[in-house]
Amino acid sequence: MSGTDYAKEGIVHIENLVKRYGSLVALDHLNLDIREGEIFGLLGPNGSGKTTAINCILALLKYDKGSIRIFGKEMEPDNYEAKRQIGIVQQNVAVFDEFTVYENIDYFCGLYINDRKKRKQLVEEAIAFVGLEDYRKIRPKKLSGGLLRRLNIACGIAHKPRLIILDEPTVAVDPQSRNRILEGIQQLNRQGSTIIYTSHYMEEVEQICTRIAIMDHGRSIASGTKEQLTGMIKTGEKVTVEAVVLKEEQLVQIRELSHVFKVDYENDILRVQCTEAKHNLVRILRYLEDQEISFGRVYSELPTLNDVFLEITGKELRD
Ligand SMILES: Nc1ncnc2c1ncn2[C@@H]1O[C@H](COP(=O)(O)OP(=O)(O)OP(=O)(O)O)[C@@H](O)[C@H]1O
Repeated sequence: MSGTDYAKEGIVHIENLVKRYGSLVALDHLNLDIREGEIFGLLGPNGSGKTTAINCILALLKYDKGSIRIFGKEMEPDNYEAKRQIGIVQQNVAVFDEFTVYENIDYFCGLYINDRKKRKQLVEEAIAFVGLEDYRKIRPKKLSGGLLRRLNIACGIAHKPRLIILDEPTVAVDPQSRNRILEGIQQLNRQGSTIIYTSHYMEEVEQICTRIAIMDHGRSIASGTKEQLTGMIKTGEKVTVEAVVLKEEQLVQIRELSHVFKVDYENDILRVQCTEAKHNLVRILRYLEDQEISFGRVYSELPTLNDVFLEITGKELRD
């Protein structure tokens, strides 16, 4: 095989990528390695550099330093061989107003597939895939926001590319279209496409991505599976006890219980963060019962990617 052996290094390999817009450093020595067959999530707040990274991967933007290899070869603006194997669904819907749903998908598919018979089949498959069967002859202006996003996706994936990049495809989308889009992405992946999925919605990334890089200020601050990422932080479990009235000395005693490392108490709600250990909930409830303290609803949550972001950066992932 020519070029680098991407079986070892991943089909998208980014090393020390730096991109500046004037004095603003949008990508700050970004490193990523995306393997064939993954649904790879780029999770980060607005402005963390996700779109810039995507545009660099596609050679739509020049960068200042570093390297990007796709399918084992350096990515250049004229690397058409690589570009033919990539499908992109941009953040902003980019379709032709004067074309119908069918004509739009056919146009974008036609950029890659010349054979008319094959293209017809692919367009039909894409229409069925995003559930736009009833809208074939409709122009984009008449579609709701969610349906328009589905059309945007169909245009990007109809040619069944090996690598599909979706940049925040569910922003401002109703729940029904959102679920349809997320299921569709998993189906594309099962059919053999590698997926890069950018989002600032933690829940979506947790739901569909097999591996995740968390981005902040143009860097990947942590990467791995959800389990690996949540395993990196101190928080193992968060226990919440509602409608509980506590005295200061009781809070001190709860703080001293084993495996407890953070206690918040506000508006009669007790929140206890524990390190990874068994029986945290039982330990806390036993304490309350021993002290004859009454309480309302009790629940425990496992750490989320927001907890990972919070613990590493000191701020919430959500805006
Ligand atoms: N063309 C540009 N000129 C100047 N600054 C830019 C340009 N494009 C992006 N930026 C800045 O670069 C940083 C990274 O932006 P980018 O759009 O890549 O982030 P993002 O994570 O994709 O966020 P969003 O979800 O809001 O698109 C931000 O501070 C943004 O304001």
